[in-house]
Amino acid sequence: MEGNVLIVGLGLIGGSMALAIKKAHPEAVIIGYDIDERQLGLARSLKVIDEAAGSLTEAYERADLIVLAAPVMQTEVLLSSLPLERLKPGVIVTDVGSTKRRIVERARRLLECGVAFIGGHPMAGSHKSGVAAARAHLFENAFYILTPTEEVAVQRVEILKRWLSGTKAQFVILTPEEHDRITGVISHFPHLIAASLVHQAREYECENALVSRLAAGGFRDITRIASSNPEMWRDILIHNKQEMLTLFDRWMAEMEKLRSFVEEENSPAIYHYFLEAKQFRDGLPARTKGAIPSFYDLYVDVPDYPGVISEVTGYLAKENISITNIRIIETREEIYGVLRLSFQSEEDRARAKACLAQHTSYAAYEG
Ligand SMILES: NC(=O)c1ccc[n+]([C@@H]2O[C@H](COP(=O)([O-])OP(=O)(O)OC[C@H]3O[C@@H](n4cnc5c(N)ncnc54)[C@H](O)[C@@H]3O)[C@@H](O)[C@H]2O)c1
Ligand SMILES: O=C(O)C(=O)C[C@]1(C(=O)O)C=C[C@@H](O)C=C1
Repeated sequence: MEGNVLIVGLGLIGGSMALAIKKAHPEAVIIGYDIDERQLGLARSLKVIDEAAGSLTEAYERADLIVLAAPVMQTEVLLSSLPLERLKPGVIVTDVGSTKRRIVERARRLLECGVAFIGGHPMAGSHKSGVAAARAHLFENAFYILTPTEEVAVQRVEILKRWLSGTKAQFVILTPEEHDRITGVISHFPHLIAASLVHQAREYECENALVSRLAAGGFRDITRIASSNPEMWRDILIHNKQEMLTLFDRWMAEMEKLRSFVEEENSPAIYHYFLEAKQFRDGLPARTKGAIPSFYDLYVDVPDYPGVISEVTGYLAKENISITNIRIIETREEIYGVLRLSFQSEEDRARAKACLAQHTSYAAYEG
């Protein structure tokens, strides 16, 4: 498609949207704006955008598609200050915010003036922020939630989907309320739990400095998202306050129940609690990105000497097996460390396992 696409907020998500849109529509002009001059400059140097907006008002006037990609409180401010009378006829305005109810409410003034606003939320991301972390394929296979209201013609939603086709995401239509309820359970509340577990460990650290050194794979896995941008998450929790309060109550009741199982040493109840959780977790769809990203991981026990990583990756490269992620998990104070290699498919992981078995004596197991 041809036209001018304006991305406001050039961080992880805005940058990734810019790259995905450009990939599918190379003839479109991607104009970027960010209040942070460094992000804007970086976006231009990294060729994430074609042009940096000189003035936001002028960029709004030129745009055929406007994507608001700032933290959700800022998105509200941006929606309130959009110069509606100066926008192009037919422009589509969307956002990528993690909450939808308050944003769609704030967009009422656009809808009342006949400007098509379609709320959006690509359900993939990372704990990293900033344009340097942006990737064109970030949203591949992820769910992309759209929350159009009845004022918006179906054709406009189809045009937006065409603009966003480069994300290779799977679109799902929800109401803003449904959206906030679901993401509250599977994204917002878990985030809060992750942060609280880190606080708990930090308090224990005061008693014994070994706590953080011994914090192993399980703790790191469950708390990874606590390394995310605090501004973004502050805004999300405030926006989704009502759902959070309900979830707090339910979570505390759940903890009370679990606490009593442990206090009473109720073995069958504890066993079933874990079993039911495992069965539900194992049954989650594994091949799509989303709240629980699917990775085909291979854990390799490797001796701790310089060059071991390049040795392992070298064997895989020779057989053209691409790795999507690599991480050294330092969980033990022994000679061996664990290398976690992630692959795009089960087939790649199986080939990698066979390749390492052929060339090395390192134990490799699937995760
Ligand atoms: N990170 C994720 O995993 C994720 C996933 C899906 C959706 N989201 C949503 O995407 C949005 C952006 O998140 P991100 O992870 O890209 O954050 P980020 O911190 O990487 O980027 C946000 C950018 O917005 C800029 N910004 C802030 N206020 C602005 C304003 N008023 N005008 C212009 N630019 C402004 C910041 O300078 C920053 O560069 C948020 O609303 C978030 O809820 C995040
Ligand atoms: O994978 C992560 O790091 C994320 O936190 C991504 C995640 C999520 O909770 O799944 C975070 C917020 C977004 O709104 C969508 C995706």
